[in-house]
Amino acid sequence: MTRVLTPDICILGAGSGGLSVAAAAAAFGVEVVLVERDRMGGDCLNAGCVPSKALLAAARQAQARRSGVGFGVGETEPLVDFAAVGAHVRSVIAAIAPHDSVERFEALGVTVLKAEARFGGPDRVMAGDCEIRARRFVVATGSRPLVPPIPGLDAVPYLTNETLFDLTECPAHLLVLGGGPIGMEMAQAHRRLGAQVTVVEAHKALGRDDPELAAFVLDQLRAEGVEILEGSRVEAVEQADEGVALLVAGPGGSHRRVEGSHLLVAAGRAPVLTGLGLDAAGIGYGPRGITVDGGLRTTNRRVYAIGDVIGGLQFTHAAGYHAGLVVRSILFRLPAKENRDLVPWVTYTAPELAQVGLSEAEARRRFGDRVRVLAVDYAASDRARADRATIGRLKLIAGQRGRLLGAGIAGALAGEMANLLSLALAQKLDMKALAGFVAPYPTYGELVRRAALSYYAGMPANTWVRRTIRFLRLFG
Ligand SMILES: Cc1cc2nc3c(=O)[nH]c(=O)nc-3n(C[C@H](O)[C@H](O)[C@H](O)COP(=O)(O)OP(=O)(O)OC[C@H]3O[C@@H](n4cnc5c(N)ncnc54)[C@H](O)[C@@H]3O)c2cc1C
Ligand SMILES: NC(=O)c1ccc[n+]([C@@H]2O[C@H](COP(=O)([O-])OP(=O)(O)OC[C@H]3O[C@@H](n4cnc5c(N)ncnc54)[C@H](O)[C@@H]3O)[C@@H](O)[C@H]2O)c1
Repeated sequence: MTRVLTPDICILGAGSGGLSVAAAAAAFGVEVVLVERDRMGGDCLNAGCVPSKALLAAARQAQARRSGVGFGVGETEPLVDFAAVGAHVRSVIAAIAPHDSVERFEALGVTVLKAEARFGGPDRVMAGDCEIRARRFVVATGSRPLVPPIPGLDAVPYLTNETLFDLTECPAHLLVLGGGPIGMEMAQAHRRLGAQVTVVEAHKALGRDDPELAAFVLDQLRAEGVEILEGSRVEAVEQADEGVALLVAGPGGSHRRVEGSHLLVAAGRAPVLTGLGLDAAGIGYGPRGITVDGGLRTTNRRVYAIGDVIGGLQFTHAAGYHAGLVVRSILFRLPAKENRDLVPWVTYTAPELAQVGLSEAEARRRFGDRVRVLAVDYAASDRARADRATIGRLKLIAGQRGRLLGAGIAGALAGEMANLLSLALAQKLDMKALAGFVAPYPTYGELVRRAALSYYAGMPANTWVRRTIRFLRLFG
């Protein structure tokens, strides 16, 4: 028999976005039903951010063994036990899992249904033996790996982020199809853990980032032995004696065959829409995802969509940001408007690559000559010198009257510095504020102050400033 539930909010998907809406709404005593068909925590916890960052951390340990000589510490080739690395990755997931668990959410007062959800009409969702008639619905069904229709690909075994972390042996030669953040993070992790790695990228690797800053990362990966083929499109895939072969159309009409033992497909993401009954609910969508307005409402006014399924910026913190906007709109009827410029991103290679607000290119496109770029190299940081981590650059993008428009960083702990700059951007701070705080010495964060100070580089030589100083001297 069908059970009818009538909560205030019904959420489809318990990943980063869905869980954030559920926790926030439940905290205000609102009745919530959360439907999840698979693992609580979604992609981020089980097959995305968490396992990839845990693997990168293991790879960092391995690399540290190889790079001690400058510090006077002997170098050695690390003994990597790949199965034990896998156990480390699983233990990190297990340590975080209780935070996303059914038990925790039920304790918060949320009704969790482990079932496949689908709209049965504009005002109801079916899940297992339940029909949920909620006042508002939030679709947070996320994304899955996009597997391009390349001839031969479906006839060979290949990995995606959903299977990569289950490997128990290090691939002898990992081929990576796609040089985006997944491809480059996993390329470096596997290289450092002992694999030979070749990345094949149709356009520019890390193509969504500032090319000047991305170059620091690509140079480092190449120096570590990762082969990166840019301007190289995989046109066909076939079985090879030792694994898989990619047939690649390269620059200038060249063609080559690249063989490896394993293939990782990291060619982007596709929204999870199938079987959701979106047509029955009058919810519009396209190939990139569910269509939403600035307030994240779908074409059905009762229904919001957030996170990867809307096909915008696909990050855990973007899904969390969406969740905050939707809760504000549903609970308090306050206007909520997504501002994508406020969503930073970080690629966790070494060096890290971070982007906050507008890139230099985007700022110049919007504001032309009124933009000033204030760049400072990591070599200027005493902390970077001490750590022998001098590869990198920080760029502040300043608009009229020194207002912070954006920042890009390639270098050690770039993601941590992105926090400070993200706050500065959200608070509409200017170069005066960024030059005027006291930064602890020696930290990488001092680079932010240093770049901001360079906005005033002409001031000491300014005639009026000098005259003022001379005038004030007259008073004793
Ligand atoms: C390898 C990798 C590394 C990443 N690293 C980072 C990173 O370092 N930092 C970062 O910010 N982002 C990272 N991301 C992106 C991040 O994982 C996603 O942006 C985030 O998980 C999106 O959250 P979401 O809630 O939209 O979707 P998801 O987390 O995918 O959750 C969707 C949930 O909906 C469920 N679902 C789907 N359909 C139904 C249905 N019909 N009924 C019930 N349940 C359903 C799914 O089972 C899933 O649990 C990474 C992604 C990958 C793949
Ligand atoms: N640190 C992070 O925050 C992080 C890490 C990993 C993933 N993510 C999220 O996951 C999303 C997906 O990452 P991704 O790296 O899979 O996607 P992506 O879209 O960023 O990159 C895919 C790349 O594959 C290339 N490609 C596609 N078809 C090809 C072909 N036939 N031959 C050669 N190259 C081809 C594309 O040109 C593109 O550069 C990211 O956009 C990001 O939102 C975030």
